[in-house]
Amino acid sequence: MCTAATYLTGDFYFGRNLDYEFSYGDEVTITPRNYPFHFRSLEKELTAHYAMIGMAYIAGDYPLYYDAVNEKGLCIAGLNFVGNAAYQEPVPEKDNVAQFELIPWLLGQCASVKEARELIARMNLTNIPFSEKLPLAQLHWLISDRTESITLEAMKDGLHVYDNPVGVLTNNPPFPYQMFQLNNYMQLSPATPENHFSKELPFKTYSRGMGAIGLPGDLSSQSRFIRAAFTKMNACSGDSEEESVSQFFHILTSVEQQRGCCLLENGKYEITLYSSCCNADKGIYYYTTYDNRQISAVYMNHEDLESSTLVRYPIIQKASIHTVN
Ligand SMILES: C[C@H](CCC(=O)NCCS(=O)(=O)O)[C@H]1CC[C@H]2[C@@H]3CC[C@@H]4C[C@H](O)CC[C@]4(C)[C@H]3C[C@H](O)[C@]12C
Repeated sequence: MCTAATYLTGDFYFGRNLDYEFSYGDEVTITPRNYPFHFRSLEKELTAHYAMIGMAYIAGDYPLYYDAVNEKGLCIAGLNFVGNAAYQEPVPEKDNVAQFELIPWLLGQCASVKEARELIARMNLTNIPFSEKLPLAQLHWLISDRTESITLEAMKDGLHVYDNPVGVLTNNPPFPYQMFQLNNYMQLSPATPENHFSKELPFKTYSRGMGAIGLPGDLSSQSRFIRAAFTKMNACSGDSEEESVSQFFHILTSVEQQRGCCLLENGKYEITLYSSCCNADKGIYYYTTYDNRQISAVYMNHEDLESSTLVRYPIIQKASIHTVN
């Protein structure tokens, strides 16, 4: 399971929890403007494009991004959509983009969600795997900038683009069902509840936090969607970088997976391998990992963005404890 979310203070923040039972060997990866992107079924090459930073597995010299932001502040995260994602054979009349090429294709060329919508309208998302060892991943995507978010889902009946007014995405079921379920929670509130049950009963608000009783606490995708939506829609903080990043990680923590609570059929546990928070305006990629809860930061703008070679920073997994005495 995974959860992605957006958050706006003075700057725009975008990030995700990556929940899984093993890591591919993730690296914070900066693709500078002149790294050449060749596409499997397209004549067009992107030899000059927007620079981007995000989490990727690098296969050979190719950045397979899970989530990333470009220098214009456009952000994308891919999340599992197993059993529902369906990709097509290439067709002559469209831009054929392989599933693993989606993030470079959009972030390389688009400065906003509006521009991404235009490319998506001409796009066919194809079923060409990266390699035999790295077969197709069944994903859907949250695509955001500081003004709007959309959800992109490729299903048997074609590509769907949904407005995403919450700025949150998890996994199954398809996005319209996730959104519909929110209707059942409109009574939740951060404020102390009032008695609408019966005037004849002497109810007591005996604890703080009772306004959100009924918020689902489990780790299912639907429940994480509702919990992350409630937390994000009510979240507030100061505008400073420290306050914004701190608050963003607290939003993600509301849906994190602790080892032991989600047992898989292979006997392993799904955990939150990493949580990320990107300052999309400044191109800063912050992350924590399951065992390293100190925030690490990689600045895209500290690198030579005119270069043509990937810049890679393997994730720092080891905890570092600030010893005080
Ligand atoms: C496992 C992750 C999703 C975690 C998640 O959502 N867990 C919910 C489980 S559940 O749905 O709730 O049961 C996803 C998210 C992004 C993916 C990579 C995208 C690039 C590349 C695409 C290639 O084609 C295959 C290899 C590749 C490196 C992918 C590996 C893997 O697939 C990644 C990491």
